[in-house]
Amino acid sequence: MKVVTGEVMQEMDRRTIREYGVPGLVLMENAGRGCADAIKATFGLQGPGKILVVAGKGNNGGDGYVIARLLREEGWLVKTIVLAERDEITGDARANLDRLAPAAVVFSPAPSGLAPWHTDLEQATVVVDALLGTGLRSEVQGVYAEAISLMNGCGKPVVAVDIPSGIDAATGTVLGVAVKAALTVTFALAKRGHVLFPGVDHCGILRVVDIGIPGELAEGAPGIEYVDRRAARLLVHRRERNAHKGSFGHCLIIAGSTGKSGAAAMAANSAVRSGAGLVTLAAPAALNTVLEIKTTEAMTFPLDDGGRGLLDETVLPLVMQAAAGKGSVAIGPGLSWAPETACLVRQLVSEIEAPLVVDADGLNALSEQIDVLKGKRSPVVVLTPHPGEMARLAGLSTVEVEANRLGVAREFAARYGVYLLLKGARTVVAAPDGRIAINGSGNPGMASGGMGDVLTGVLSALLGQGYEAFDACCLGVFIHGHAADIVAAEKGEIGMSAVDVQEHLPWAFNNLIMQTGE
Ligand SMILES: NC(=O)C1=CN([C@@H]2O[C@H](COP(=O)(O)OP(=O)(O)OC[C@H]3O[C@@H](n4cnc5c(N)ncnc54)[C@H](O)[C@@H]3O)[C@@H](O)[C@H]2O)[C@@H](O)CC1
Ligand SMILES: [K+]
Repeated sequence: MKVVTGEVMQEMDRRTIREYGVPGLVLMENAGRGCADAIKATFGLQGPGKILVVAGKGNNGGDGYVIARLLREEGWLVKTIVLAERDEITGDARANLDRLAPAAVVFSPAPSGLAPWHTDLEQATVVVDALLGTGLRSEVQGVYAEAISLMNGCGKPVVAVDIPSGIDAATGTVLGVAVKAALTVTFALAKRGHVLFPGVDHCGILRVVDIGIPGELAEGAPGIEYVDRRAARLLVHRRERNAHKGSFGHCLIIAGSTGKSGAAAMAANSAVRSGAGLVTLAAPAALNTVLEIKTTEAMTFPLDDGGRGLLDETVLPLVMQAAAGKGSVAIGPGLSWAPETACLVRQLVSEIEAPLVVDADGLNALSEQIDVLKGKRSPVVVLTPHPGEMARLAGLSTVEVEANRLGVAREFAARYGVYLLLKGARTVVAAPDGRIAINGSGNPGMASGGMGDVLTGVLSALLGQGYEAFDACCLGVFIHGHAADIVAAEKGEIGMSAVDVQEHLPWAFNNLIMQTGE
């Protein structure tokens, strides 16, 4: 599903009016009708109820007046509170305001705002938030802020028109205070603020309704991909009936050090569970016995470590030989921060030609000499930092990374020519050519050790199977989160382990393949 900014949506509205001759009033009518239909379908199953529309002075309020008129025609008891003077309402919004019965509209500008109408709030079946939409430009204060707090505290379901008032449509951030909606009805395309945290938590159920924006305009609009089930499903390769293990790639995973054999095993086992034809796990020889036990399908490749349980540059020729001709190579899970291991990682990243995934300690090695990335030979290098690792890679603070996740990921991917997965709630995927996606799967049960090692295994398996790099990244993060969602549905989020997620990867793929509709 494509998601856009508020500005892009407003430009689409303008072009629909200017270039396609669709009057703004028609768009507003369609928007209001879409909301009214969604309200009836969700809250009107017992027949018409009582509705309170809280409107601001712009076109978001205009949609609210259309909702008020249409639901009144259907027998609902409707009251509209406008937090402005009548003269402040202009254009299409004014035309729709003037169509409402005067007795059903109250103007309550500053300083009183919504406060005198708290009894109406408490008696409503549904409250409609038509205060602020894509026109929100600054922190919400004064009567608008008070009105939002009153709506949130009234105990009645709130339906947000377009976007919950107070949520920035471009970033999902709360500008001061924001409506907590039970249902959000938006128009033509979802906005970034609907899918990014914390905005996503304010939307409740999200419905996208058609308001008559021409398809070619929506398709051509600049936006980013939100990877939901439907989008992920389209990415899964179906298997040929005459396939053999050579059809699905051979992954080499370079991982592990004393105390971190689990990371290496999970990366290798997750590659197996994600459809890799063959997996070889190259790890310090001191760990070989334990890794032979922790992995079954994967082959181990013990590298001489002088009994120290960590790798250094002396193994470079052997690893390069092993990497030759592989479908993909992954470097990092559990490798340790040791300086000699970091040197090995940097040489491998420079010299390996196969599609490469670098994670965990591999990323820490890179952040010490980031320009290594500029000399890389592989055309596909995927980095999978969490915000702390991203901060070290980009020379920023974690707060700066979190405040601008999309921008930081996009800029880094373009500058170093890499595919970047910035992990966290709503992982961001950025390609070197500027493509960007946001992952829609996953849950807080994933906030535990080892989840990143599983993701590394998934990504190396997909790259090894020949998926195009951006597709591999988008599908990989979705499947990883989707497997965790399956675990959460079975046993909850608390106590979910990375191995639980690893073991549910086949179900995650299968769910997508078997899914119908949506
Ligand atoms: N033709 C169109 O442009 C269409 C617009 N539609 C609706 O119109 C909305 C956008 O309308 P507008 O651009 O009029 O803007 P809004 O109605 O979102 O905002 C109202 C006004 O609030 C002011 N404002 C901005 N930040 C504020 C703050 N922090 N506190 C108080 N006031 C603030 C702005 O000056 C803005 O004009 C969309 O979200 C959608 O609901 C739909 O009717 C579809 C068609
Ligand atoms: K709104």
